[in-house]
Amino acid sequence: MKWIEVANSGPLKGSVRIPGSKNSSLALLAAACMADGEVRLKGIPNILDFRFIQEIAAGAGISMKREINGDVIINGGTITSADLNRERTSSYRASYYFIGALLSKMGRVSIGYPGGDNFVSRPIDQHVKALKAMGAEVSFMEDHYKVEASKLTGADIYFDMITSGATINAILLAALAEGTTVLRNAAKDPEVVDTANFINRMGGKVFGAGTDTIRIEGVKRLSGCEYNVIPDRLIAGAFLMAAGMTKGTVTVEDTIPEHLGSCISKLREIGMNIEVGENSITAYGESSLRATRVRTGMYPSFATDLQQPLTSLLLLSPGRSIITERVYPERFNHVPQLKRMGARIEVRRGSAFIQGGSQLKGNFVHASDVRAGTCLIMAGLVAEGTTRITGVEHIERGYENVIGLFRDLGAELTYREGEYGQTEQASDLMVGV
Ligand SMILES: CC(=O)N[C@H]1[C@@H](OP(=O)(O)OP(=O)(O)OC[C@H]2O[C@@H](n3ccc(=O)[nH]c3=O)[C@H](O)[C@@H]2O)O[C@H](CO)[C@@H](O)[C@@H]1O
Ligand SMILES: C=C(OP(=O)(O)O)C(=O)O
Repeated sequence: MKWIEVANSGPLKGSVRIPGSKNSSLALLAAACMADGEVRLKGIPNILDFRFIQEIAAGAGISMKREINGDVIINGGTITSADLNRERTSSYRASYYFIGALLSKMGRVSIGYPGGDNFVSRPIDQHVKALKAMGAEVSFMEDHYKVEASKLTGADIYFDMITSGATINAILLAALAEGTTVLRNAAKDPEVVDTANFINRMGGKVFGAGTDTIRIEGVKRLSGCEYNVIPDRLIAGAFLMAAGMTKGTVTVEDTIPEHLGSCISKLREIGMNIEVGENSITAYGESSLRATRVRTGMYPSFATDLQQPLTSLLLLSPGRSIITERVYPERFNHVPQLKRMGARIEVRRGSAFIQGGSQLKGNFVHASDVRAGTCLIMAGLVAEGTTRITGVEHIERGYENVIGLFRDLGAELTYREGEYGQTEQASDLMVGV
């Protein structure tokens, strides 16, 4: 078994360069397969999900190679099959972008059900709604589903809730469809805008991304290009919080501060001093922290993916904080793990009630998803003794080099492999997961 060992580390200090966004990369890599020519993507992190995508692409006859300088070169013109590797497409969440990307070209796609961080049930009804509206048929089998369309036609689609995944997928579908598609109640996330910008760079016509109404004029073909993925706002936000947690000073570089508006405001509200530069943000964590109330929501509201690191931070703010999770009201798998470290948190009806101010203690804990992993690392940095975190594969879904990034700031953490604690202790960790 592999785990991460974290020691009480003192204040984090220094700068960290923020890698490319995982969530954007997953969309761009699939979208790149739509081009007839060669696409060069810059800044794609070398995370586990990238390697799954490479395998899926290889199985479909699409070449996707990483060069020594880190650029990823994709050639969708070589595609031979739309029967995608079921096991691999079920290894991460956003494999459904391959439907949006390949359906126009191939007329059919067969794919495994979405996997990844299954912290709660994550329906795909809005993806199906968009597919059907544009003329596709969807059939569900036991271990995969199949989408067929002899032709995709533009449609007027209203999303019943704001979803970044279905918004992106519908943009991909519509880019090569016949006629005009309008997406209403669309997600405004930076990753949606990044995907739209990329499609436009390939010769597509997407208008209004970043607002709640997006119009796409279908084009006949998309061509190769070079494109830079946006920086990962979720990794950046977590490092700002880690500065507050350890009473350190951390600068996140190569970031887009505007993508972190609600996060920066909240951190200031609880007493942190945050300085915003053109492409960087510095968090000063010396001041004492205040308790707060936060509600997560879709962009530009406070991100559900920053809820877990914020929970760790609020454990250090004396008084009672409340975090209400409105995107995934049951996304609290990290709470039983934090409680194993002495955290005082109760979860009731979609809210975590956090009593801050008590000393955390290192323990054996399990990361059930990438953000839970981040929050446990952060808790480990200030806990007495050693914290041992399993579920490393979940953390590696989101971070190319989590150990290196934290170590560069002075954190003491390391990978371990071998026999992990007492057997019954390891199985106890799964409680609440
Ligand atoms: C790969 C990726 O980009 N993952 C992110 C993406 O996930 P993902 O794209 O899966 O999340 P969505 O934005 O689609 O989900 C938003 C909300 O819509 C609901 N919904 C979504 C689709 C659907 O067909 N039906 C439906 O009910 C979801 O249950 C959720 O309550 O956005 C989430 C919300 O910001 C983040 O936590 C994930 O990190
Ligand atoms: C939930 C996440 O990822 P995914 O949607 O890929 O499971 C995440 O990045 O926090």
